[in-house]
Amino acid sequence: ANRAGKIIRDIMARGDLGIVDKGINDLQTEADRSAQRCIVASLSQQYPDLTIIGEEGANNSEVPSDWIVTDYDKVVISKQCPPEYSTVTSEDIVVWVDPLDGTSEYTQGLLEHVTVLVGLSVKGKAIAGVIHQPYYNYKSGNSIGRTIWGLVGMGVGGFDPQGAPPGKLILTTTRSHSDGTVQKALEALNPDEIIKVGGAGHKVLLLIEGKAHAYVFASKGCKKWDTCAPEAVLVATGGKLTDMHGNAYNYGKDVQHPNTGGVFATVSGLDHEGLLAKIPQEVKDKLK
Ligand SMILES: Nc1ncnc2c1ncn2[C@@H]1O[C@H](COP(=O)(O)O)[C@@H](O)[C@H]1OP(=O)(O)O
Ligand SMILES: [Mg+2]
Ligand SMILES: [Mg+2]
Ligand SMILES: [Mg+2]
Repeated sequence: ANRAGKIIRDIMARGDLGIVDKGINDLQTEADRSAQRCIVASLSQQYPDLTIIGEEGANNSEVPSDWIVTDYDKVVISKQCPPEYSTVTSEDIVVWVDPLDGTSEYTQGLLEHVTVLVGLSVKGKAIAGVIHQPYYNYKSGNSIGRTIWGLVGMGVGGFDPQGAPPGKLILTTTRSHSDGTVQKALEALNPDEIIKVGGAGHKVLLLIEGKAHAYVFASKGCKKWDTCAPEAVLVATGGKLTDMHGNAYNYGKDVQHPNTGGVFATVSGLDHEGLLAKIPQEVKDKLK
């Protein structure tokens, strides 16, 4: 994820983004394509049997040798693996790769919204995730970028977990993929504040750093690679991520990619089900 983040910065610095639209308001750039090739090639080299599903599809062309990363993070690797994962086999695992989350914001120069997401599911459950933020601190000139990780049952690292302010409700949601249904869901919760930012990774960072209480997106626009890593990191902090009906997503290899039930995520200690109960039925009916 760190190497992919460097690729993302280098392509922006060169200035030729190579933008194509994959659908409606669904951009892809050279940075999305290259970052994915870096991550997939690096993982495949070490784990040839691993199932990896990336947003930008398969590409078997050879990657530059300096894009292949095979070293480990010393802090994470020094920790004890929770016993419940000791019998996991490679058939149980799916890695979901969003090489660049927040592409729309990337093309608009809102660079701190961009993240690189690598999520890992075991038997369909999101259990581990990395959220790399390649432009963290880029305005202050200090060391640029940071990498957040979480493993359910072990913990989190790379950031300072914070609780959200008590006694009020701050929501975070999309800034580039809104519609009437998205809006209705937000209004029904009667929040004190709504923070509109790009990226699923970025919004979950707002939750785990105590800047918002809930991430609400009553839309089918997010896919499994958008939510797998953020969900795992959030759950490792005690939070929860479901669809707008309160159902958990399955991240097994044969599932459909779109999160057709929308995204509803809350920080630790919030009444997830109680808030969901306030969402109007007409909103829920649009997300089947
Ligand atoms: N309608 C959509 N079409 C394509 N991608 C979407 C759509 N809605 C959301 N996404 C993906 O989910 C992320 C979070 O949504 P938002 O930023 O609107 O809150 C987006 O950055 C985008 O991921 P990506 O940038 O990786 O393509
Ligand atoms: Mg995309
Ligand atoms: Mg994404
Ligand atoms: Mg993406």
